[in-house]
Amino acid sequence: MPASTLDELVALCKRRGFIFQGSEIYGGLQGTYDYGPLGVELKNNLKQAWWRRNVYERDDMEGLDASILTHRLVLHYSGHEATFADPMVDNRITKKRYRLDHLLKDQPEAVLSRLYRALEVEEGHLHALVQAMMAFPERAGGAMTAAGVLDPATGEPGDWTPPRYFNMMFKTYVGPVEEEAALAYLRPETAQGIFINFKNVLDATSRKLPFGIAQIGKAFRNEITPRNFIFRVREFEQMEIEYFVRPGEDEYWHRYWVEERLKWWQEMGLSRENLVPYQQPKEELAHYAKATVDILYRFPHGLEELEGIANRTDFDLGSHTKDQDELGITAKVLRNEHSTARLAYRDPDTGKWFVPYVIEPSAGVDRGVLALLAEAFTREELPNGEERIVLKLKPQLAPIKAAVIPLAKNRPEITQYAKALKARLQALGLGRILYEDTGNIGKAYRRHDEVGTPFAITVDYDTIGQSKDGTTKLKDTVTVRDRDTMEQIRLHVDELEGFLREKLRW
Ligand SMILES: Nc1ncnc2c1ncn2[C@@H]1O[C@H](COP(=O)(O)OP(=O)(O)OP(=O)(O)O)[C@@H](O)[C@H]1O
Repeated sequence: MPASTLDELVALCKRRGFIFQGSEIYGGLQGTYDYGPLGVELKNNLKQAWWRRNVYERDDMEGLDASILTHRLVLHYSGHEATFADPMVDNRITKKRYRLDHLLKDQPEAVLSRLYRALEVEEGHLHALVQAMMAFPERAGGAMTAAGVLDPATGEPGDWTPPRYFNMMFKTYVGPVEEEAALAYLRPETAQGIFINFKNVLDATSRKLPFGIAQIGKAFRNEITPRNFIFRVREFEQMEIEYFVRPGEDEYWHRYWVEERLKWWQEMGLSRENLVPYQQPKEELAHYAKATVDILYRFPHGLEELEGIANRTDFDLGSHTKDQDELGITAKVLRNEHSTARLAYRDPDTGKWFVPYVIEPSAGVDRGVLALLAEAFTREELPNGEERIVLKLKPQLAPIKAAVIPLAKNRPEITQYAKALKARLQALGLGRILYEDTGNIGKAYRRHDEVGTPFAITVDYDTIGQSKDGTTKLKDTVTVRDRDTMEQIRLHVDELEGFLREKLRW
């Protein structure tokens, strides 16, 4: 029986050290979680599996690790300042705060006209006016005061601050002075770091289309209502690919990546019945997307997005490139007045420049971990009527690959043998091997079932050549217990390397 409720998983995660509430001892910081000794292993294993598949096993992918602190212009031209946000403005006199577009909508026409002129925006285009004001907030604040924008609370003209966004992006200040010019963001997605490095990567690697850039890293969103454990949090990790293709080939590659990603999640152990591809209808699409397929997973709290695979057209590179007018960009992008790089591709045959289209498979690491835990959690009734909880994670993903257990803790020959064996197996580089000498053997098995350790290796009297029958024929053999079947086999210690390598191979 899989986990039926999130509470069951939350309890297991806390009890066994997978995941804890962030800042817990001070009452917790909402929307943050800390990965404990086992959680960090599981999460790393998932990320490594993704990296191996998408970077190492392919010949058309490069990796990247861009910075989390991001220049505000990156997120300006990406559209995040405008679309991840509500623009806000304060009246210094009344201390009232307003959403800028709502405030302007209700102003007398004469006031609005003055503003349009001040910001050099064509009359009647309120959206463009707001965007222009947000692009030049210092100028906009002054212009609002000069134009006599009224405060609805008093009906009197206000003394307006520069407008600013209040949105899901976390702001910070880079350098010692907290001023507008020093403002930067914690990235709300890893993707932008890839787009702005497109030319760097292309120049450094001489890639030909199609090719991709892959990145794993933290992203931050000031979610208004974080909930459902690690499903919706304010600090999370993403595994993102931006796959660059020729316009016209985008639909093929979009379908290709949906299939690839579905297959990969199944390889990670998620069952096909719990994975539902969902084609977003036109009205749900983000403004930059031509098509998006979400991979939904049947989480304990409901069917929700695990990964999104979007056809983002030439919006992203087109937004961040210089020379926009020369590149025949099809997406609607902001006029870029700051970029110093041509984020385009020169066709090796025709010599013509164009902006590649982008297919983006974007998956949440934390949502992945939650899905793996939910899928693996199993409550089993044993033949003797007892119940056990077992985490049936794929051995490759399990936080601990094998536990080496001395049968008797008070026999130095046995404990020393077990410690040496642990060190020998650890040196194979297969992941974490644990020397386990807490509790009796039954408790050790139970604990390792619950945290998903696929193999329990026990060093006993036979191992050290002290068999009950007085012979030494079982010397240097150990028992290996399988987590799922609970069956035990006896292997010579020299066979363990081959055994583990085989079982932990992808
Ligand atoms: N607040 C969050 N907490 C955890 N993971 C997240 C969060 N927001 C996004 N993700 C992950 O990043 C992936 C890509 O981000 P994207 O912007 O497409 O999400 P989204 O469509 O905004 O998600 P949602 O609609 O659930 O808020 C998502 O599929 C998800 O796995």
